[in-house]
Amino acid sequence: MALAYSTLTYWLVNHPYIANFTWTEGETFGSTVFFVAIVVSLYLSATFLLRHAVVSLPSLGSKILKPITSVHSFILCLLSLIMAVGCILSVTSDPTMHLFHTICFPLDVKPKGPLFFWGQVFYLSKILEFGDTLLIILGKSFQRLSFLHVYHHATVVILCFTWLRTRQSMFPVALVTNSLVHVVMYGYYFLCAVGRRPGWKRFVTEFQIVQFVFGFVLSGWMFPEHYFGSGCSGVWTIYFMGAFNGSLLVLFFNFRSKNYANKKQLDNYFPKETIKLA
Ligand SMILES: CC(C)(COP(=O)(O)OP(=O)(O)OC[C@H]1O[C@@H](n2cnc3c(N)ncnc32)[C@H](O)[C@@H]1OP(=O)(O)O)[C@@H](O)C(=O)NCCC(=O)NCCSC(=O)CC(=O)O
Repeated sequence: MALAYSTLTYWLVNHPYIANFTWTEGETFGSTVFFVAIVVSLYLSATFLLRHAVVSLPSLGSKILKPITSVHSFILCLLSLIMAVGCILSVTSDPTMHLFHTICFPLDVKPKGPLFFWGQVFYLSKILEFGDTLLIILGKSFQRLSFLHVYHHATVVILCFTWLRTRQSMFPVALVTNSLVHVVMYGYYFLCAVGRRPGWKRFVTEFQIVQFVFGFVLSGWMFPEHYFGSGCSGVWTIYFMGAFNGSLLVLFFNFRSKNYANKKQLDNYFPKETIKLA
């Protein structure tokens, strides 16, 4: 146990590259406003163009698409777990860091060290998640190419960039929460892609809703910090954080009521076999 802990701590926190990582605007990969603007514009325009282009093309067979989808989902599930563990260990293994630092960096915080390394990996992982949209389009699963989906994928990249650029105090907590949710979500997607439909789809949605409630409440809790003599770094971006979490909360409540409102869809939560047994 102790060996596993020290090995993990070395590879996820104390490795010289991670320990000495510095997020420098204009030098670190993807660290400019220009880069984010281009990436998000390309994502939105490619989504729009491909959505219309594939209609007239023959469908990619599920024999090709399913293995790619499962590998993509598996990688994101594993990466989410690594990011959550990396971020937690960055806090718990640092004797100079107490829990309050995970929601309140001091104003003079330097964007250095393991927490900012995992923040950068998390930010870039949001670009990798654009692959979800591509897979949906290639599979011609257009009803899943919802406003919620595209809005989420485009906005979250900008949000993560602002976390790093403004050294936003709440990002470690938000990173761990979202990574844990994504372990479950990509685990669910992976199982779907390998042909098993788990009975806990509704649980995934509700876990996501809890995450957005938490993010919204946390942003609100930081408002006084912004107004009255702030001692925490980057809290002015809580407006963005609050709006992001609030809007996704509304969209996910809508998704939940549309998808699980009737008896048939409740079977997603309690599979038929379970109901029969009971
Ligand atoms: C249970 C959910 C996670 C997903 O709901 P869906 O209705 O989209 O799910 P579903 O049951 O149709 O998914 C099964 C289908 O997804 C395919 N699939 C598998 N892996 C995938 C991947 N990485 N990207 C896109 N699709 C994928 C499977 O092959 C299967 O296709 P087939 O059916 O052909 O066999 C839900 O809670 C949700 O998030 N809904 C919003 C829609 C969305 O886009 N969510 C992800 C981004 S939002 C997000 O990420 C928020 C957050 O941060 O938590």
